[in-house]
Amino acid sequence: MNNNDEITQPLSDSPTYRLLGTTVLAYRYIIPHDAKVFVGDVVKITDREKGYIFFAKVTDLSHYTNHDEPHWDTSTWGGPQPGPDQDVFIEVHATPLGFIDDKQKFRSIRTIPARFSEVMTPSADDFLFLKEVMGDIEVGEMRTGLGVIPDVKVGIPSKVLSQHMGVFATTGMGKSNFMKVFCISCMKQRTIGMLVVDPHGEYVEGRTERSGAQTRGLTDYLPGRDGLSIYSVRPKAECERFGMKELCLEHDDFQISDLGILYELSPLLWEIVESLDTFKGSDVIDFFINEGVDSLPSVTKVTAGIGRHPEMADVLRSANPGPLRMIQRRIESLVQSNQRFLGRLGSSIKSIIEELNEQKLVLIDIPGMSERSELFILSAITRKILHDRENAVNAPHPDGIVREPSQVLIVIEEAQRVLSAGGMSTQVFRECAMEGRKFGVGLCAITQQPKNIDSRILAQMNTFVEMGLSDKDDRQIIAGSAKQDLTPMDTEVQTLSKGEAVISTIGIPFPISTKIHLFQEYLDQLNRQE
Ligand SMILES: Nc1ncnc2c1ncn2[C@@H]1O[C@H](COP(=O)(O)OP(=O)(O)OP(=O)(O)O)[C@@H](O)[C@H]1O
Repeated sequence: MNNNDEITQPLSDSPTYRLLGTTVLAYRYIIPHDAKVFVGDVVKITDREKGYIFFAKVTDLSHYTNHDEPHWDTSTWGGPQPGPDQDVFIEVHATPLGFIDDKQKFRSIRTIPARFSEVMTPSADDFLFLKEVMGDIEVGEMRTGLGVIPDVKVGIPSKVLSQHMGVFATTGMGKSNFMKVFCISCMKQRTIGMLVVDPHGEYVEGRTERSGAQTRGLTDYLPGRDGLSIYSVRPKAECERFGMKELCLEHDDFQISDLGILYELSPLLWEIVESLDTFKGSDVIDFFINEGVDSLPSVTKVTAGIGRHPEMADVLRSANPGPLRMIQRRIESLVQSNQRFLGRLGSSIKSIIEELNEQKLVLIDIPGMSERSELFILSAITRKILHDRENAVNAPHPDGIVREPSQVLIVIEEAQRVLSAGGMSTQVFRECAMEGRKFGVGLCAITQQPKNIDSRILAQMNTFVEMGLSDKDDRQIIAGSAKQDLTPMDTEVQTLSKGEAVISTIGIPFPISTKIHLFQEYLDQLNRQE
């Protein structure tokens, strides 16, 4: 028998155990075979010798015994059977969250508690330190085991959001609910500008659930209404009802390379698109819609009378008419299908950017419009935001002071559409992922399939919200890309239910298990509070 792993008798009403084998990043201790402990529980470890208090999260449980006989529990005649409360225990594995030093400062884990330090359940006061490390964009409450820790709200720090955020969840696990909670917290805090394009119209006024229940929308958060600006394609009367502005994009907001985001382009078509990428969108549209490919000298076999766009005609002189006609049809279709908001002159993008700089949530409401319209609008606005900020950073600063730009977060739903590996077609979003942080522009990529996101882009993301992914490969990709080690939490991640998440962000020193607020309840609470 090996008697090292004895259970220390409880010192108080809350059972106290003793820390046993540990490394800096992995703790273990033994509890009675019938003690109630759950994966996800947070425990407090008091190292009286150094005067430090450590916090750790239970990551796994296993059966444990002191019996040396290897088959003691399955042998019928081999020897005496142990009584259940004598030598059989539960071994608890835990991962550290951090520690409070002798000056009461919370620190990331760099040392190890003394062997046999006391392990116990923390009291409500012990969790005060957690409040100090949380960020400002509240999204839920901290989970422990089966419940939540009262009064410890989980918030994502807005200051790290220009370093991109990923929201990963299988369908039905609560992405939409999370995003709406995140949105109203952004409206409340006004510490970051946020752009959301909503092709389903559900952010404005909610939606009808499968059960028939009607959910509410962002316009129902009345005290935070100043932090919300909506641009919509809905009829005027409806726009007035919700205080929305009319969405307008002009031909110059279009760039011919947008076609690569909206359609599959063959190499021949790409060649043409690239050759025209420096021309203004209004010229490209005017040429293809009003003059047409047949006006080109190479097509009509004449050399004179090449219309209002001689330079473009010159570039296209040697292009094959077949692919050129294909490009023309694509542009005609783009102009035709987006005529509800796309016109020759008059663009909302300037005021959208101003409102983002005022740290508002800007919602582009395009119910009933296609996925192509959604991506076109998103790419046009993203490109303008990036270029404006790039110009501002590179412009001379008369007083010699370089000011940090305000932060903007651009939300991309089903992000695998534009952030998958390979291809030049989604250049503007890749540029944003790779360079955006220099200009205070972050992406919030939402996807059910993280394995289909380019690994170089995942590596740029510093905030991960993981909400229950059924696919093992997806979970492994996330664990391998997060800046904090999520592998000890794999058991917990596998057992996440609807509305639960593990949030890992460089703004908080450890990954946090979170029960995301239910939007309706959080909305009521904010409306009441304010
Ligand atoms: N934090 C939460 N607390 C309680 N219930 C939740 C929570 N989040 C989501 N749910 C419930 O789960 C259901 C699905 O949520 P939601 O629509 O947000 O999921 P989703 O991942 O966006 O699904 P889909 O991909 O189908 O749009 C909702 O009906 C909601 O009631």
